[in-house]
Amino acid sequence: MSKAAEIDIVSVSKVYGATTAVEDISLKIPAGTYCCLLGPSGCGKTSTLRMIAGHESISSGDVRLGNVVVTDLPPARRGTAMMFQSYALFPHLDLVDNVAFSLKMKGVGKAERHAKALDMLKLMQMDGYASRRPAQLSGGQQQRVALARALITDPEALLLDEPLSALDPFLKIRMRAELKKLQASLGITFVHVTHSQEEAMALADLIVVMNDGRIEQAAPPRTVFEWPATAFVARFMGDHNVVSGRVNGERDGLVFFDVPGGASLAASGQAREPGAPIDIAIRTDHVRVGEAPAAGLGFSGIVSNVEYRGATVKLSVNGAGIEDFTVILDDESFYARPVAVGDAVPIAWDVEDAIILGRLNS
Ligand SMILES: Nc1ncnc2c1ncn2[C@@H]1O[C@H](COP(=O)(O)OP(=O)(O)OP(=O)(O)O)[C@@H](O)[C@H]1O
Repeated sequence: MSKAAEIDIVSVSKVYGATTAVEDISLKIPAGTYCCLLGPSGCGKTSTLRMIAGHESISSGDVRLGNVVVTDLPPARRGTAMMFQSYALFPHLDLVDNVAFSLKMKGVGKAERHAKALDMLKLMQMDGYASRRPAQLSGGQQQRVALARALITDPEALLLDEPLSALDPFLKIRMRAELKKLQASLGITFVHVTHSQEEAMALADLIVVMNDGRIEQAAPPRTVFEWPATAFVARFMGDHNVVSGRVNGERDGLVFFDVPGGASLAASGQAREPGAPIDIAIRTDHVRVGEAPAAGLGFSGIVSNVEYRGATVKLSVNGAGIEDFTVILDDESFYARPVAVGDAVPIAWDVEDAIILGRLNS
């Protein structure tokens, strides 16, 4: 029943007085994609979503939906629908009237809009509650009604602002699966704002990591996780150690760099000027403990913390100018050769697990 549209964001900025909330971002979201805008509080993701929806004016640049430039169109004429964090249901209306609301605004007759609202409630498995009011529903049920209300206009793209944040952790995971299923069955474009990397990884085909009004990386979840583009992305996605230093030279096809206070490390990548700053990311679970490293592919340090986590054990190691280096070992490898706080241990990794990060911090 529905159609999907590509969303094309072209050099879009949002300025509120002296604050630049979004700075010249460009992004193509292919039709039928589940896209998550991910980033810390204040990075500009809600402003971006609201500009796509038309609830916020665009300071400069354009937004296109399919072949239509929607930059100056009101929300109701864009082919988008928005689901708000608070669900924004009308407390005094029953579910049918809540869901039918936007059709009423469009002048659709009562019988027709009620029939369509019931269809949408059925799609969300809420038709048995049609005459209730929002306060008589659980959080998850309210969310389904809010989805029904957004989808009744048959949008080309559904925009969701932190849709799971009001739910308890158990329901959050259940509704997350439902959102993913719904998007797959409708086939329309979803743009979902979240600050949870776990949520974005679970849902998205395309993760857009934002920081300080800009896009740091836009890629499928596995790419963002395995090959973070910047130190910010590596830190924000977690499960990586970010180590910084200055280039000292090249040997054997590797770039060597010095970490202030100790280690000389290496990574494979393009030649860089000696003295240039460099950041690398090393996956916390791609590290070996107790094995002497090859040149530049590890360091020696002192274990400062050991945390048992069930299937895994987390170690913190300090040494050679590297602080709080995190190592995640599976419980079997840890208990085969346990280490304790205060032990001196060599840490080693493979060259392909040292990822050079793109944006240089000087
Ligand atoms: N109406 C406004 N007037 C002035 N500044 C605003 C307004 N709305 C947002 N901002 C500012 O713009 C920046 C980006 O805000 P935005 O809400 O887009 O971020 P966000 O990433 O969605 O954050 P959160 O996760 O906290 O909602 C912030 O510095 C915020 O304070």
